[in-house]
Amino acid sequence: MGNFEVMNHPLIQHKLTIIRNKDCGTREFREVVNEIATLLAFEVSRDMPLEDIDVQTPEGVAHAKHLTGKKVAVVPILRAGIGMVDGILNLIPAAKVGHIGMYRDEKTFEPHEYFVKLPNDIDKRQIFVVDPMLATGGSAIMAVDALVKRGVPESNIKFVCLVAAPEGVKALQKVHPNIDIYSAALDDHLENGYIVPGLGDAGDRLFGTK
Ligand SMILES: O=P(O)(O)OC[C@H]1O[C@H](OP(=O)(O)OP(=O)(O)O)[C@H](O)[C@@H]1O
Ligand SMILES: O=c1cc[nH]c(=O)[nH]1
Ligand SMILES: [Mg+2]
Repeated sequence: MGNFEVMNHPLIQHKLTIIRNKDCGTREFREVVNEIATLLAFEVSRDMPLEDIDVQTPEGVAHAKHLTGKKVAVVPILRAGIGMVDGILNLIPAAKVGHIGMYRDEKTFEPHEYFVKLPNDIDKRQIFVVDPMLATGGSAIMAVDALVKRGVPESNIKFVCLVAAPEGVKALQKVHPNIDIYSAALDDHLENGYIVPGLGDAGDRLFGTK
């Protein structure tokens, strides 16, 4: 069974409060989402494997460490997931980026896939699927389905979001029990498909649409 973890770092919590505020405008919202994504990337990359390496410094040889293991792919769920990509690439600049386009039906909240473009070696990468909101879980489940269908083991996938609803966490864990889920917050409940208290419509707030 994968983990579900709320990232309680004070900087993450403080910045999340900024974007929850309904008066936070598009520019600040976008900036702070990326800042939170960078902090989340720091936290979720803690278990990246290291190996020993000797490096010649100007003064001698250091018995040091460098990253080993799988290369990384960041996979945003469009649109809102795009808002987190640059923040993650700040820390993992060599990562490749795949895109999965998904929108929720306004009435039924059922997700619909409209675009998938992934690196060719996606099945060999450590994948961070990013989307600010995990509400009913439908979009996240369908995005992970799209990866698994292309040969990605669930254990290679981490789902990273800003706000999760208990309903979404439960649904995602039920269908894809082996992925790790990380969120900056676990909110109270869903109302009409929206997370309460949440932060509203993340895509609209990031891109200034309605
Ligand atoms: O857990 P769920 O119930 O599936 O809801 C979460 C999804 O809803 C939002 O996307 P939306 O459909 O609004 O598309 P957008 O990102 O293009 O605005 C959000 O960005 C997630 O992808
Ligand atoms: O609260 C929510 C739920 C789904 N998508 C959002 O952008 N916000
Ligand atoms: Mg939206």
